[in-house]
Amino acid sequence: MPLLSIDDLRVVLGGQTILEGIDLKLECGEIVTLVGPNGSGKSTLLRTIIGALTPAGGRLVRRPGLTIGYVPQRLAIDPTLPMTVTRFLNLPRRRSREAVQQALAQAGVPELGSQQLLSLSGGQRQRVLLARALLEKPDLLLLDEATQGLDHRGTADFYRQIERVRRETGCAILMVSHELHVVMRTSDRVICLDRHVCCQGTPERVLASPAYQALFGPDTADALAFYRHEHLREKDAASPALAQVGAAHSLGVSA
Ligand SMILES: Nc1ncnc2c1ncn2[C@@H]1O[C@H](COP(=O)(O)OP(=O)(O)OP(=O)(O)O)[C@@H](O)[C@H]1O
Repeated sequence: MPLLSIDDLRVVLGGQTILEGIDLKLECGEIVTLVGPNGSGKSTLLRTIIGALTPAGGRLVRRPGLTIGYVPQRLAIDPTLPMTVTRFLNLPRRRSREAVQQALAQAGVPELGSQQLLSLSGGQRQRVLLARALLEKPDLLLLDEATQGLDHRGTADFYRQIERVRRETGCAILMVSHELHVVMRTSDRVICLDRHVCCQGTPERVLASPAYQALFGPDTADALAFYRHEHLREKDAASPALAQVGAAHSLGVSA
């Protein structure tokens, strides 16, 4: 049974149809990326999956006992409220020290437990939000533009960590991203949304599809070239001399 099965989903907000005819199945351990222009309904779909919104039509079936972890775009911190990372991870309910430490390690920041939230960089904050989602031991991890505001290096590092999380925990990942050229090597499948599913498939197939190009314009060709370049570079990495040349050109995207 799939982790999640969505058929002909329709979501209406404020009297307006935001999503229509959405079909989506998620299997264990898949990484699926949702792309789409602003206002295309990506966050609405995630919010419907976690149960924060009720569909107006169609079917949404979660596998019985499914646990979902959710990583939002950013963490809003009250500057008048000092709080350590460990304390934050113990809200709203207390966790064992081992569970907190394991979640921080899985998020790639085992050293952050005693730090003040306010002292963290944007990238570190996102890792803490990832750790908080991992505390739930999710079968499915949802990320809503979790790298917004991070630079190239921070974004690439974050997605590398996501791949590690999938490898180590086996959870499926559904993530919203505007940076298809960055996430495409991480994604098994891409779904392009514009209130309905415009196209879907492997990252390369979606990037090359007319529907995607109509939405995102001519820059998509550059993204595909970038992706191919990165793949070539990975193959070159087998040769130490070529790997050094590759590293000099690296934008910090590949593993
Ligand atoms: N509570 C609401 N009531 C009415 N309309 C809403 C509500 N929430 C969202 N919308 C509308 O639904 C549409 C889709 O919003 P959503 O946030 O899902 O898009 P998105 O693809 O995630 O956009 P972005 O890339 O800008 O984050 C938008 O036009 C938005 O204005």
